[in-house]
Amino acid sequence: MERLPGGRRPRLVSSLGLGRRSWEVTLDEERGRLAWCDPRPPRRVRGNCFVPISEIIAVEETEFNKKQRNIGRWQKMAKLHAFTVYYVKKARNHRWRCSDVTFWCVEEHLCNQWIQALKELLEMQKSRPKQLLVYINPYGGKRQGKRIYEQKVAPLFSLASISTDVVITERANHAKDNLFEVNIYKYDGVVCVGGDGMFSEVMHGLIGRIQKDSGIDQNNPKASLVQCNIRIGIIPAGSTDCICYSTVGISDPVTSALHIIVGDCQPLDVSSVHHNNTFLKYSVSLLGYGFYGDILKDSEKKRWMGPMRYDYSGFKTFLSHHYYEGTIAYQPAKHTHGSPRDKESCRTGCHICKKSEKQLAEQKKEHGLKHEEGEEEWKVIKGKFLAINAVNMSCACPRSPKGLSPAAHLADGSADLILVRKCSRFDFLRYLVRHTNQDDQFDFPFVDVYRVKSFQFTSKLSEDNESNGMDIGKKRFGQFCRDHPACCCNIVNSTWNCDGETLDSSAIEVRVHCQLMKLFARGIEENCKDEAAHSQSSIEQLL
Ligand SMILES: Nc1ncnc2c1ncn2[C@@H]1O[C@H](COP(=O)(O)OP(=O)(O)OP(=O)(O)O)[C@@H](O)[C@H]1O
Ligand SMILES: CCCCCCCCCCCCC/C=C/[C@@H](O)[C@H](CO)NC(C)=O
Ligand SMILES: [Ca+2]
Repeated sequence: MERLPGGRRPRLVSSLGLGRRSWEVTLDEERGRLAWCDPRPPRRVRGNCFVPISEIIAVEETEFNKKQRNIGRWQKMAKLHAFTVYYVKKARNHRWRCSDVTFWCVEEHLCNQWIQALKELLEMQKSRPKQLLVYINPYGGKRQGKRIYEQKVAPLFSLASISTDVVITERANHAKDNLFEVNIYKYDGVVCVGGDGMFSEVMHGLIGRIQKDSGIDQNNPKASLVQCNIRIGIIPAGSTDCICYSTVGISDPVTSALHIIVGDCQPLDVSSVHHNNTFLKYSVSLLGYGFYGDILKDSEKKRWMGPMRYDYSGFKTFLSHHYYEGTIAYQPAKHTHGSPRDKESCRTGCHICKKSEKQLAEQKKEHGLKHEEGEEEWKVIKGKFLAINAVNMSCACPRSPKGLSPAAHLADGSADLILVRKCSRFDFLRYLVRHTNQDDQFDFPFVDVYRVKSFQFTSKLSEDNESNGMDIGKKRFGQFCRDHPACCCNIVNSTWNCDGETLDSSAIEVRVHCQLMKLFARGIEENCKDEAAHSQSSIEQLL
């Protein structure tokens, strides 16, 4: 066997046919890649290509005639044997596609040797799922979930030899309830086909089930929750698909299916939301009061409009320009080095998230499952707010490609708390527009942002009611401030938007649980077009 530079030993090196030409193909186990190079490339064409083994989807023996490629005299001289390697091809804007390359040779034994060697290496990719539980919401987004799964995702899972149990949901909370009944431990992951709301349902089912099986009381806001190691895959088919976009960089079903197949793993922070020692919900993306809560409440009545409902309700809510009075108390996240004003964003292999992972492991070693209540001080802010947004991740989505907090981290154990104080409609519009361009949306005197590990909110209305014991029902009679009818001061509460679901209570207590769950994703990759992809386009010129 030939040696590679540095004396390294490859697993296999052969001269194999690719199209009309003979290529040197190397299975380089040490570098973890399959490479093929044209020993005599035509001028101006690069003759080197490689695919990381971790991004090979499948290998299959190929009936050569099926490919019907004219390879000249070879075809007439002998029966040819061929195999096809299916692999991830990285296109622009974080989009992944399944591409393939077929190699041929005259010796059957050599062809089998290659197939076996590649299959053995694929078997060694231990993080890849073999069995998945899939929930499809047929009514999410544009109601395309079932079609998207059947046409775009199922064929890829089958190519990658992944077996699936598929449940098409029949009602809201079907998936969540089901996760408390089935044997979840026989699956390597759970896939949800739908939007952020569907993801939230599956996440609640999984986290809730794990806590139940571990004897943890979710109603205790101080409980140390047990990490959920069963990964969730999101096939985006919703209206906003913010969680998918913020963790993959694009909302595209095929890309997400490929991230699941290659067994990617992205830990995710989860916030628990409580009211009076009662568990309300978990949140991974946006917890929004005021602007985003009001949009959601209005848009729920217009579900029939599909994704357009958010634009309609967004415009209406913007015009209403309501602000809400309340008090926020928060504990700054001192354990992490990042700041919401950083210019660098969280990307694949993020060092800030890695550091938090290390801290978490050390903490677990020292205290086991016991939660150590932080002694850190609480800071208190009272005011009139147009929006209070707490985000565990950037909340990037097609509407706002950099998100509500562009430098927020997926897995650092903190959330960014954004307070937008009462300001003019014009200033609020300027603030919103900055979500869609490169300007800094925090660079306004009426916007403050803090990186926090927990916070509490009480509206002025509940404070007043608590202090003078007044009946809330009576207060709700007057919808707007009677003293100043035109001042937009709303004496009713807003609603919390928790990952696209409304919460019943305005007074809440929120705690970030570092890396409580995991996704089949790898975070957003740095925007460089992969070398392999470049080379591949050269090959296509040759074939
Ligand atoms: N069969 C069903 N019938 C009615 N509602 C369902 C069904 N299956 C799931 N749901 C509920 O529909 C809600 C919304 O679904 P989903 O998140 O998939 O779409 P969306 O709201 O259009 O997208 P996004 O959340 O991204 O804005 C979820 O909260 C889920 O609980
Ligand atoms: C005049 C231009 C205004 C542009 C305003 C753009 C701001 C868009 C920001 C959208 C952020 C969405 C955050 C995601 C929230 C999801 O959890 C939730 C459920 O899918 N979606 C919504 C819309 O609440
Ligand atoms: Ca975070």
